[in-house]
Amino acid sequence: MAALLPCTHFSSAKFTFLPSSSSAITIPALRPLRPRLNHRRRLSLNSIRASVSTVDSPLASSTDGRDEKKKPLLQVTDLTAIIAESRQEIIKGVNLLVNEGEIHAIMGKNGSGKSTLSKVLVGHPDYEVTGGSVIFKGENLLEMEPEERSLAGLFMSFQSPVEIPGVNNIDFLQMAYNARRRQLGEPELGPIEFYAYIYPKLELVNMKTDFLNRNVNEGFSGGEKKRNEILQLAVLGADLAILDEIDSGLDVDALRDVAQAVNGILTSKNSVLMITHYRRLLEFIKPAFIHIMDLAWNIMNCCGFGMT
Ligand SMILES: Nc1ncnc2c1ncn2[C@@H]1O[C@H](COP(=O)(O)OP(=O)(O)OP(=O)(O)O)[C@@H](O)[C@H]1O
Repeated sequence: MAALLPCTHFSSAKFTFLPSSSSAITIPALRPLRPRLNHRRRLSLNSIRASVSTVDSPLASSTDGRDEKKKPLLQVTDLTAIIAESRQEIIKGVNLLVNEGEIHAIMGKNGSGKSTLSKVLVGHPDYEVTGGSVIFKGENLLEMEPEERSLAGLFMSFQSPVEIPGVNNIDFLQMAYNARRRQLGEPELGPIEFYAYIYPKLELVNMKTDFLNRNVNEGFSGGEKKRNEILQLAVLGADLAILDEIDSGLDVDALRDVAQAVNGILTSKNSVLMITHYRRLLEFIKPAFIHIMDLAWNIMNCCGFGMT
């Protein structure tokens, strides 16, 4: 993992480690830090394990470099989960805290469990949570149905966005947006009002209006699908947006558009958890915290460091 994260563009960094259970993690040589990791033994095959401890940094504080005034948005504690069909343990002991207004990134090798963690958070039926807790905006997320999680303000952009044949993109967006408005006790928007609402969002992601009249993602190129995902995010809004490899398949202009759209919807209240393999994305959307999912000896570990 050494030099994996040369985040030189992050100035005045305060570091917080969410270290792995086992593997040695090295942070950029630029930073005069002496990690004091809380190493743990590996437990079982194909499990994700995480623990939290702080790095002995000149800048680190007792709050791991976090702003104490920020409210917790998502608090994952010792989360464990299995694959529903095979009963195989797939997530074991993940801890993660995302406060309001923070951008977090999760990086790590292929197959280390990044997407699985995010799917578990949105309530994907392929997985069953077996332990731990997830508190989202003060509520028990694990007790909510997937639709309730979405209506509560959790958004996920999938690595491979699904096509919905026969469902027109604008109808789909209007339906989803109005469902959110109903949840918030706000009046629904009719077609004309909705068009006026969505038009600037199209400009934000640099998408042509033609895409509104096509079926959701059907026949879209990889990059167009990603833009469409971010259009959904811009339309629906979210307290926490989980973006799974939104940079994959994007050329540099598309990446800039998508990143600009994500940055455009950020406020001091909402947060982003983005999964990526590439530093390029982090140059456009600058995270305060980077976590590493680490796969070693068939064990998946989660760790990370933070910067504010
Ligand atoms: N429903 C499932 N059935 C069987 N295996 C699964 C299932 N879901 C996840 N896995 C396995 O769990 C591991 C972690 O997968 P996951 O997609 O979370 O990795 P990732 O870190 O997101 O990888 P990548 O960077 O390649 O996208 C993989 O080996 C994957 O095959």
